[in-house]
Amino acid sequence: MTHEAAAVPGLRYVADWLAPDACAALLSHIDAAEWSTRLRRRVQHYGHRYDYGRRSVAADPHGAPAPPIPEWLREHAARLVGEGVLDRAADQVIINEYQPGQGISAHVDCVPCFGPVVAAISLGSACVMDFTHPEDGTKAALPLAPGSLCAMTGPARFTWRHAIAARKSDPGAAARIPRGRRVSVTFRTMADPAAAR
Ligand SMILES: O=C(O)CCC(=O)C(=O)O
Ligand SMILES: [Fe+2]
Repeated sequence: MTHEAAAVPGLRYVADWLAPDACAALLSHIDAAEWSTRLRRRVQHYGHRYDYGRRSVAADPHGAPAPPIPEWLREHAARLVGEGVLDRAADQVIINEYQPGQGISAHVDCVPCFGPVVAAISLGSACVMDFTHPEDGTKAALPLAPGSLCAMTGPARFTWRHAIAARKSDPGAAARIPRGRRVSVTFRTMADPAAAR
């Protein structure tokens, strides 16, 4: 097991992508917005709603459409384009909140739904993201620091699974590192440009 992002081809990790004051500002915007409690962890969806059950971004004719991506996320989406992380402005954003003990099961982000890059900003507590190669079982653990950017492209996006274990602490260099509340902001483009607005 390695802590090198390079162990997973196509995985890019940037520590300190956001300064602490920018993290705090972003978190206060997030907490002023409405959370969905449909999943075990709280989420916010912008631009397009992702349906976890149907694994689809097709609008539910009976559900409310996702709110548009707010200005306080657009500035970060624009920066991701400026830095060449995304090739065009994200049109879908999911914000996830993890209390200690909460996680996300191993998955590849919906391939027919979303484009070639998923970019995640971490806020609040650190945690470890676990990557697994589905065929040979190779594993890589990537610690995600608050303010960091993790961009999944290529094999990291389309082949490897990523997960966050549902536990209250993570292995650290010397001792286990207790988790606090973590919030991630994940930017995606829609795979079908006609669906993007
Ligand atoms: O919390 C994260 O950093 C990742 C979330 C995630 O994998 C997802 O929303 O698809
Ligand atoms: Fe994901």
